Amino acid sequence: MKTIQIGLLGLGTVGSGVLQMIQENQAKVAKVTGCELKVKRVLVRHPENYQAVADQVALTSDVDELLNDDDLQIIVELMGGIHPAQEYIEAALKQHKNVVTANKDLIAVAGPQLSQLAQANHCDLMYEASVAGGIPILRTIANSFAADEITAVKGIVNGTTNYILTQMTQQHWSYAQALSKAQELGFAESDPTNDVTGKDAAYKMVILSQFAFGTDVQTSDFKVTGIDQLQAFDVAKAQDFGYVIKLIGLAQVANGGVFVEVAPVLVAQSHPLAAVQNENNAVMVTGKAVGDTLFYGPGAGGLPTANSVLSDITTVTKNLVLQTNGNQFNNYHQHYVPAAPTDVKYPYYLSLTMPDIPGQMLQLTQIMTDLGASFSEIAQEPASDGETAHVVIITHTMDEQQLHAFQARIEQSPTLTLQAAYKVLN
Ligand SMILES: NC(=O)C1=CN([C@@H]2O[C@H](COP(=O)(O)OP(=O)(O)OC[C@H]3O[C@@H](n4cnc5c(N)ncnc54)[C@H](OP(=O)(O)O)[C@@H]3O)[C@@H](O)[C@H]2O)C=CC1
Ligand SMILES: N[C@@H](CC=O)C(=O)O
Repeated sequence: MKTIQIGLLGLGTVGSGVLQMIQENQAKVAKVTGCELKVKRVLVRHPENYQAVADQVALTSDVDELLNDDDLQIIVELMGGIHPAQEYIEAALKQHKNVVTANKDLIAVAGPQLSQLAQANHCDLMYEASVAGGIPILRTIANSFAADEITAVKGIVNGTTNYILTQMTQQHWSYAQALSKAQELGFAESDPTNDVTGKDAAYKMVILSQFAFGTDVQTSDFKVTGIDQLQAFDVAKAQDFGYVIKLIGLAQVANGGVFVEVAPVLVAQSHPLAAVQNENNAVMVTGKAVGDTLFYGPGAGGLPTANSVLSDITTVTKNLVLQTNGNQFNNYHQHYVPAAPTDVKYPYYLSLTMPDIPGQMLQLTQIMTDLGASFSEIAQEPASDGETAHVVIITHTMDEQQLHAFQARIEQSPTLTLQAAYKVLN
């Protein structure tokens, strides 16, 4: 039986899961691909920390030992970050090595260029694990939605923040305690800033938008808000209104343009996304023909993510057998046209503070009326200082332009302060 030799760049949470899966699932892989997989060399920064596997693989901190090894037909990049991962992947592709990666940062920033480089060198570049960890969402969109016109992709695409929000809501853990546990469990990035600020989810929405709509949208093209500024007050108020706050990635077609955003959203408790707990992710793909479909599973963690990496490795292996490497993972490309703000419409949750003096509610109602907006629910309570009042509103549907106008009017008000404005998903 032919042996496909693999080089791993990185042996952390995901890398060690990949090594374990390759070792434990040889028999099935051999039946499916007709080949045996062998991890020959592994790159890490500190080989001394990995002595437990030193008898199974050749450990090195010198990438050239992998790039110059002609036996290696697949390089699996699981280090994370943009540099030096990008340079290593480029060098591997130029050496005609197929590449598998879970690196959403890099794919979101340089995916199209890297895909072209791979194709020019008749190599595969696959990255199923870069979005939603263990959920096989990219290959599903590329293959199973090849003909249907996708109108929206929305969901929970960051496991760390969903874990934090779940623990804060259900166990009443502090934000810091929940984040620390997510790090300990290997869900968070080595620097969790991108998780909590929404950037990790934004990278994933860039990749999802490329697959769903063919558009090469960049993170700088859309608004990204994380959970790092989320107030416990709003989490509790959302619950009172029958909602749960989730960090939602949203990409939708609106009147021919594409709208993308990552932000906390109030999700109705009856909505399927509200039930997604802990590090699990869920992606709802809406197609014109098929309607709503929902893909659910672990969005982070060693073995779930390793399963997606193995799905790529076995696909590359089958292509090696058939000598068909070099086709792009996603070959749907079209020009990105942003949606007009008037074409994107949602109800909003608005949280405001105001002095506890007469006339404030009248002022707020007047602003809403001037903008042609109205509210369906409202709650008011004195703030803890006894001098200000806190008002929360669920509006009827407003468009993005009305929301921006509302924010501008509140900024001009000497007494009203907008604390939070979140979309509502019913
Ligand atoms: N963790 C998860 O649940 C998921 C992660 N991903 C993605 O998978 C990738 C890997 O994540 P994860 O396994 O969590 O990361 P870890 O931080 O757990 O592991 C990183 C590994 O890469 C090595 N490494 C990092 N930088 C270098 C470098 N410059 N040169 C050589 N080796 C290096 C580290 O070696 P050393 O220890 O010696 O520094 C370590 O072995 C990332 O792109 C991440 O975004 C995707 C989906 C889910
Ligand atoms: N840090 C990421 C890991 C998977 O992509 C997350 O929490 O989702």
